[in-house]
Amino acid sequence: MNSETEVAPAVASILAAARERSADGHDRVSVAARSIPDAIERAAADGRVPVIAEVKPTSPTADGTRDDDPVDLAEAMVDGGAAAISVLTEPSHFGGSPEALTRVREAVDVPVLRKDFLLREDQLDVVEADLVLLIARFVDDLGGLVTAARDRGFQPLVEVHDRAELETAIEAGADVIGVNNRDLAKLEVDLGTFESVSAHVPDGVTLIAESGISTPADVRRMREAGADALLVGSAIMDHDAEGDVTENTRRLTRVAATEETDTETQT
Ligand SMILES: O=C(O)c1ccccc1NCC(=O)[C@H](O)[C@H](O)COP(=O)(O)O
Repeated sequence: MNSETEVAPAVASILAAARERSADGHDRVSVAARSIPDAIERAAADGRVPVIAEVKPTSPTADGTRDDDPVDLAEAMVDGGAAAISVLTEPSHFGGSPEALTRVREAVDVPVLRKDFLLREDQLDVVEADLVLLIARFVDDLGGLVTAARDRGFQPLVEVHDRAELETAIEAGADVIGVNNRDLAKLEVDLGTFESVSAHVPDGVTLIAESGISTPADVRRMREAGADALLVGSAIMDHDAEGDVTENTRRLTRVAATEETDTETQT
């Protein structure tokens, strides 16, 4: 793992907490996962932009906290056309929990991603999910953790931020890759990150653009750069205004390929 001097203080704190979290007392998970490529295909066939909408109560960069029931939020996101749901399970910096994920997965029929900072194999056994996030930068033995996740039935979503991490992800056997536009060293977001990495992703990989996507123009930009799906948290959660989550999701799932034919304002 890279030195914590190369990450923002909030991320160093997240990692320190993650290192302390153990899965003692949990049995080994075995999950029959809902397929993310199938969910993406279903959304596209239905004319929706494939969006993985994130239940993210708060975060180090959020302007507040939403205390809504995670199940209500997830159902509202699916009503807005979300192809899949991401649920934060990190408790101390994002207000998430494994229990929230379990309740959400029971309530919706789309794939559910466990969004956390997983560093070790035992941490995979905390809760069932369809996908688990593995952040290439923070995992020492990425190939080992990808295999351990698959052995349990999870689909690993490997997150990268640059071309070197993309190579590491490919060598580790990743076939679902997310490019995070948020730089975890500065917590700044730049959609150009996805554009600079996506051109180098091999065919056959399910490619997800993560973070900083908030407008129809952002959606179009990421799709034009090759994103099969978009992971969106803050713009849907709308932490400060606590806006309508269904409408916030619909605004992004209804974006057409060209501005002229946009259906985003239709209900
Ligand atoms: O979102 C944060 O503030 C954050 C801070 C430190 C580490 C990670 C962080 N976010 C994790 C994520 O990857 C996002 O929740 C996800 O990609 C959605 O991003 P956004 O749409 O920008 O909320």
